Amino acid sequence: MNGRLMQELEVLGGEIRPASLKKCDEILIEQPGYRAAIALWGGHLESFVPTGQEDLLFQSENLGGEGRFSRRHFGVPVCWPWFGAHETQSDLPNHGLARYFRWELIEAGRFKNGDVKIVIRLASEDHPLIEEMWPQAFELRQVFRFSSKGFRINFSAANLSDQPMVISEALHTYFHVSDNTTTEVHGLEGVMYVDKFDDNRQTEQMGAISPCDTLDRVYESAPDGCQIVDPGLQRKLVVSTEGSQNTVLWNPGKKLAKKRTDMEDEDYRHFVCVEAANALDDVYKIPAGGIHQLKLKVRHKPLDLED
Ligand SMILES: O=P(O)(O)OC[C@H]1O[C@@H](O)[C@H](O)[C@@H](O)[C@@H]1O
Repeated sequence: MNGRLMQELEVLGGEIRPASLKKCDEILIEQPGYRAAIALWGGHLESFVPTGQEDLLFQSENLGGEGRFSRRHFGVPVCWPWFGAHETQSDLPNHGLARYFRWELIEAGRFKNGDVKIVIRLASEDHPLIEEMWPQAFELRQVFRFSSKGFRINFSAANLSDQPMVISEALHTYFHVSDNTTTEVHGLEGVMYVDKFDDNRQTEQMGAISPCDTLDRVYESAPDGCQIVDPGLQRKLVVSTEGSQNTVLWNPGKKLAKKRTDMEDEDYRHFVCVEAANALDDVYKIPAGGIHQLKLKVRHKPLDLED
């Protein structure tokens, strides 16, 4: 990292430190009211801890193994340029390539109102393997915005090739919850979903989602937000999105979690993934030279405070 960036980070009270995940650095930001960490491996926002509270994001103790496409379940993985399995090439990893490469810090500073701004980037030219996995040239950016109220991610994908690019994607947030059986997700009532754990059956959501257990659902034409209510931590996470058609809910449940070697047996009890996504029939085209944006905003509130 160059001296200017080091200085910008220092001025922010931030630091860069070596991390164990794929021996790749992470950026730490310590501010009055919160602490945040970004893993440059995969460009995951790893952790956001408001002072005096538990992390908003889940991190598995299991680092996921050493393989090139092994993955750790934590923070906010970026699934891009495909969501789920690759349509034609079964040897390519689930959920695209962006979470398997080292992103680069390109800016550290503040927004006008004092919120912290961190910008990271991944481009197709950064690694020969990326160009093998996805032949069209691109540049991805994530602009993180932090304040004591919560965090925002503005993800953008620029198509640098001369052909339209067909994309599916997600910001696959692992929200940390005290207990998945008592957690409730509100705001998706009345929305139709495809249930991947029930032969892709189309079902209408009746009431809030609870328990958040053994779920693999794609809510189609989902509203631009939902709330995660956690009675154990006495807090509510207010999630707002822009640029996504779907909300995906995922929790593997006890049986599947036990089968996985990249997850501890009890991990599923402490997270629910609520993902801002464009998947299934909502893949989209970025025109040649065009840019697409996907935005996520998360605010934490005490449970007894009404909006
Ligand atoms: O294990 P991965 O690749 O991180 O994916 C986890 C889950 O991610 C969810 O988004 C998918 O809907 C699930 O089908 C998938 O199992």
